Amino acid sequence: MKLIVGIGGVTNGGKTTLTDSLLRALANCCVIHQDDFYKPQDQIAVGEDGFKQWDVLESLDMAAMLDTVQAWLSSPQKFARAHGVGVQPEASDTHILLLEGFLLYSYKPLVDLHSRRYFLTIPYEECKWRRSTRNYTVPDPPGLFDGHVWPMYWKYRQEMEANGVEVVYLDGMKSREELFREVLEDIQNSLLNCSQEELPAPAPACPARPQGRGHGCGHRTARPAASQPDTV
Ligand SMILES: Nc1ncnc2c1ncn2[C@@H]1O[C@H](COP(=O)(O)OP(=O)(O)O)[C@@H](O)[C@H]1O
Ligand SMILES: NC(=O)c1ccc[n+]([C@@H]2O[C@H](COP(=O)(O)O)[C@@H](O)[C@H]2O)c1
Ligand SMILES: [Mg+2]
Repeated sequence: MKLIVGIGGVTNGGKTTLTDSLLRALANCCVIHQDDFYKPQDQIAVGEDGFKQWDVLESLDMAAMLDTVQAWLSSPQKFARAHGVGVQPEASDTHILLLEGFLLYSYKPLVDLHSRRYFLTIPYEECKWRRSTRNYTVPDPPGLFDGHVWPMYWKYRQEMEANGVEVVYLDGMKSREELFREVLEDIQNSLLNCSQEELPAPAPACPARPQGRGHGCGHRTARPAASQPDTV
C-alpha cells in the first residue's frame, strides 16, 4: 500500500517542523520538500509591485516535483534506498510519502495524488512575527510580507477552497507536540482504514475519496475562508 500525505499551508505555519517529526516516527517513510523545487533566482519574475514573486506557483518547477513523486510511486523501495531511507521488512508493503510545501494543493496533477491533505494555518500577526525571525536563502526585502507573501497566501487558499480541494485544517498555534500526535494518529488511522478497504486490483496509491465522509482516506471539504480562525 502506498500513501501520499500532504503537509501544506501557510508559510511559517510549522510544516517543516511537523514533517520532520512525522518522518522520524513513521516506518518506510520518504519526504519531498516543495521548496527544493524553486527555480533559479534569475528566473523568479519581478511583479508590477516591484517584488520578486517568490510566492507564486510559476516560481517553482512543479513538473520536476511531479516527476520525483512519480519516481516514488513507481518504486518506493528504490526511492527509499536512493534517499538513504531504510526499508523495514516487517512493514515493507506499506510505504508513505510526505509532501511538504506552501503551494501543494494549487497544482492540479499533484493535488489528486494525495491520500490525505493537511493544511496548517496561523493568524496574520503570528505569521508575520515568525516570518521576521526566519533566514531564507534570499532575505525578505522590507514590505514583502504585507505586499506579496500574505496576499498570495490568501489568493491561493481561496482558489483551493473554490475548487473544492478537500483538506484537513490544522491549527498551527497548537504546540509542536500536540500537532505531531494529532497528525500521527490520523495517519495511522488512515493506514488502518486503507488496508481494510484496499482492493486486490493494482492501485497506484490509496486514493482520496471526495464523497468518502466516514471513510479513512477521505477529507473534510474546505470550509469557506470567512469561517477560518486566521481570517484577517
Ligand atoms: N507548533 C508551533 N508552535 C510555535 N512555533 C512553531 C511551531 N511549529 C513551528 N514553529 C516555529 O515556527 C517557525 C516556522 O516553522 P517551520 O516548520 O519552518 O514552518 P514552515 O515550514 O511552515 O514555514 C520556526 O521558527 C519554528 O520553530
Ligand atoms: N527557498 C528559497 O529559495 C526561498 C527564497 C525566498 C523566499 N522563500 C520563501 O519561502 C516560503 C516558503 O517556504 P516556507 O513555507 O517554509 O516558509 C515562501 O513564502 C517564499 O517567500 C524561499
Ligand atoms: Mg518550511
